[in-house]
Amino acid sequence: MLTMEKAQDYKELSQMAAEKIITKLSHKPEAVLGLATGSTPVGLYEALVAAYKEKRFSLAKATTFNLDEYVGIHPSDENSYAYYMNQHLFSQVDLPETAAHLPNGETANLEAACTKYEQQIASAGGIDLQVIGIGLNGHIGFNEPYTPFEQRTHVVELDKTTREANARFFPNLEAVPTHAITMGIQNIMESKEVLLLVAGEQKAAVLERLVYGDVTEAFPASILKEHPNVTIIADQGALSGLKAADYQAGD
Ligand SMILES: N[C@@H]1[C@@H](O)[C@H](O)[C@@H](COP(=O)(O)O)O[C@@H]1O
Repeated sequence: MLTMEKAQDYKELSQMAAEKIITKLSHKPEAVLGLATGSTPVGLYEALVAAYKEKRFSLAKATTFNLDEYVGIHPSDENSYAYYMNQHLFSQVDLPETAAHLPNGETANLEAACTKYEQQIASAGGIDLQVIGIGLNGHIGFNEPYTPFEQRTHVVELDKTTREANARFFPNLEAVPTHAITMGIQNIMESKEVLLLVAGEQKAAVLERLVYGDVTEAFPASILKEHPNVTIIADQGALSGLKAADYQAGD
């Protein structure tokens, strides 16, 4: 089931998302959080860091698992998702280093890295709250269209469109990795709660398809309709393709 919460703008969306995480941690300080990268959650991490400085929460007992990581990029490379997470969140809060997990895309044995990630998630007890964004082709994590819904952590070849969309972070398109490790759709579906953030007019058509379209592997995010606890926080731009009656007003 999809619950929609409306934000006026990106700033409010980010703050609303941060409040969800802070509330989760206040009920369960040892929560297992699933985290995402991309442009959309940058504001969420900023809001979390600000709230952390006000001592509103602690991650000392929490564990985190990121959705995905590029293959062949070292964690110290500024385009790796490990670097992104350190820069935007981990280096500024009290999450123990050993409690932060990302798939290891810099190893000769990528299959073993996927298996290890699965084991780590399982031994942490599964993910309580998974934050996700959505790609322009409906991908979640790096699960591109036609990824089987039952897929778990695996290596993917990135869509040309995804590489183009992410080229803005790299010197040129050729520098964008061709492969990534991503949690599978099954992992996302197994998380107890999902928080999907959708910002900006460029995502309006994707959100429209998610809300009104069928559940199909051609549009990976569509499976979220079968998850029992999904909250979508979307700003006005992203909501511009929906009928007002299809979402409730935020506070
Ligand atoms: N792997 C990430 C996804 O996890 C993210 O949701 C998507 C959208 O990113 P953005 O938020 O920058 O639009 O991009 C990348 O491909």
